[in-house]
Amino acid sequence: MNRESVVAKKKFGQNFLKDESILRKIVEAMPKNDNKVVEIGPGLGDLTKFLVDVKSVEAFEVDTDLCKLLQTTFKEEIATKRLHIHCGDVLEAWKNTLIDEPYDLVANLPYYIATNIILKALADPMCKNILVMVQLEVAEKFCAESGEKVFGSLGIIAQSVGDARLIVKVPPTAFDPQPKVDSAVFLIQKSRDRSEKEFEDMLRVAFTQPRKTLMKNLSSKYEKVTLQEAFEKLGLTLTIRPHQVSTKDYHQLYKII
Ligand SMILES: C[S@@+](CC[C@H](N)C(=O)[O-])C[C@H]1O[C@@H](n2cnc3c(N)ncnc32)[C@H](O)[C@@H]1O
Repeated sequence: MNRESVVAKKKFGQNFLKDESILRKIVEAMPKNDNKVVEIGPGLGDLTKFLVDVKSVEAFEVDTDLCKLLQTTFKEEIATKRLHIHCGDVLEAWKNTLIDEPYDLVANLPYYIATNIILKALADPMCKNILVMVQLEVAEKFCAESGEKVFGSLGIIAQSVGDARLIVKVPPTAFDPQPKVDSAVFLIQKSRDRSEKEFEDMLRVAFTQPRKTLMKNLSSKYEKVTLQEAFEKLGLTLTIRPHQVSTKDYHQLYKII
């Protein structure tokens, strides 16, 4: 098989990034450090080519046809241990950590499991930074600030571990085949561990009905009197909506209730 004869497989979320200027922007946005790079879904290897130029790379690809193609394309890099290809489902390979040394995740992710992968990377103590392409709507949720309509659990979880920022928006024309949605590259620089499970459980309750008041959502699980005291202490009004509360106040609220 050669790359010209590859037919993209929808079930694996294969949209190959063709626009070289975007590939370069991804590489330019990589944090400068000595960490390894993990690439999930190298596909035809177009991003991988840029990555192996600057770092050694551990790549995880589920599609066995593409694994064979990559093994031929990157024969030299594999022989010199610049690149290691793990053939199989990355979610099955992922235990507590994905690899046993500090790494940055740099990838054009398969969109059907992108949020799941990012949440796993946020929880992985070996993962230090996350620079990924996902669908625009997902990127905006991770990078949202308190007060914005799309601010929710994902934005709070991201802000709790570090800084999240949008790098570049990418139109469907940058890919082959073209996805139906706009995409974006964003970066999360981690400086803290992911929050406790119970904190994230509280967020789920807080955003059950995002347009209702925070008080109404939280009172489905927590004591109303405790909530009223906590709101008063933090200066939160009883009519405040879940997206209007800051990440810092969510952490304070969690401590109190
Ligand atoms: C959006 S494509 C990106 C391909 C390439 N990196 C690029 O930028 O052109 C997503 C890639 O992830 C791979 N993939 C999908 N599900 C996967 C999984 N569970 N584990 C590992 N790789 C997966 C697909 O086969 C595909 O190569």
